[in-house]
Amino acid sequence: MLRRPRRNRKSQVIRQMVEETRLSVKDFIFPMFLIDGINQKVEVSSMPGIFRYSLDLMLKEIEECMNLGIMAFDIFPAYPESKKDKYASESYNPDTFYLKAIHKIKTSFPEAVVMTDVAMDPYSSDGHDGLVQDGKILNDETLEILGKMSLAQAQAGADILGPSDMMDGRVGCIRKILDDNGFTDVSIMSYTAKYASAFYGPFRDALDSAPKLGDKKTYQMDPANYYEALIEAGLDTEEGADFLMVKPALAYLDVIRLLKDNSNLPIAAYNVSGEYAMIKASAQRGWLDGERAMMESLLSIKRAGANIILSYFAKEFAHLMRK
Ligand SMILES: NCc1[nH]cc(CCC(=O)O)c1CC(=O)O
Ligand SMILES: [Mg+2]
Repeated sequence: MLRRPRRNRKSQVIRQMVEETRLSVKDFIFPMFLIDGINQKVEVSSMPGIFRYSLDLMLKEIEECMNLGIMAFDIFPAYPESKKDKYASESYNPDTFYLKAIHKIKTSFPEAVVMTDVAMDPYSSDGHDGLVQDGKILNDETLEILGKMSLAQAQAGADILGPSDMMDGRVGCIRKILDDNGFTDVSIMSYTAKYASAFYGPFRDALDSAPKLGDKKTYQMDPANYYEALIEAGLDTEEGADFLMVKPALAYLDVIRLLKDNSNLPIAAYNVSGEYAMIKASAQRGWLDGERAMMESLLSIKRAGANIILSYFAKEFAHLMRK
């Protein structure tokens, strides 16, 4: 045998020399759940190790993460039912706690990158990402609300807006509102190929944001579809997105690769709540080695072509890197 691939696997040092994919803390955006109040830290029952924080404790958590090298955070607020309405008005109320929190985070840590989510669901009494009328999710009427929400988030100091709603035309609409108001430097990371997935379950527990009626299949993509992601990617690119995202990540590695090979924009992948919960739950039962399963799945996301990974594992990964 002239060729023996095992030669390049014979020691740890050689294996590292030929390693094709390498993860770094700089690849990550850490999604965090924010609640109102002070001195609050409440674990999400379906996401062991992940908490909802009040702002004071979130600032400490962010500082800890930054000391580990994580510099980017995606902030998701949880609102009580009493603050929700049909129009998600709280999302652009200038006095609301999440906008004040974004401002405080940015002023406390100017070098951190703060991302926000643009979609109606955490603020909507219907629990949908868009405006509901007669059981339908209205597209163009939703855009108006998303525009107000985006402007409010930019005014609060967000660096990157993440439209996660899957309404058609929202990237262009948000870009125009930002530009018209002087926020030409605020970026858009579009949830380009966001699938109607069962893997968002724990996130909806964290925010109490599950849809009250029906599902999200008329706006999120069908898991059966692959080429359709290219249509979405083409539109988001034309409309001015700075990053394209695929979500979830693990069941859609092929779609990550597809977008990577067909776009010059940076590709992000969202390693979602259910993907986190699956590994945590089986590790807790001793059914698999949680640390190794985490590393392997994060690596697979990067190997598939993701430049950026949004993951609840970000801090744990950073801790491991320190060791
Ligand atoms: N539009 C809101 C939103 N933004 C991110 C997630 C899911 C994130 C996760 O599961 O970790 C969702 C939930 C949904 O669309 O139902
Ligand atoms: Mg789209």
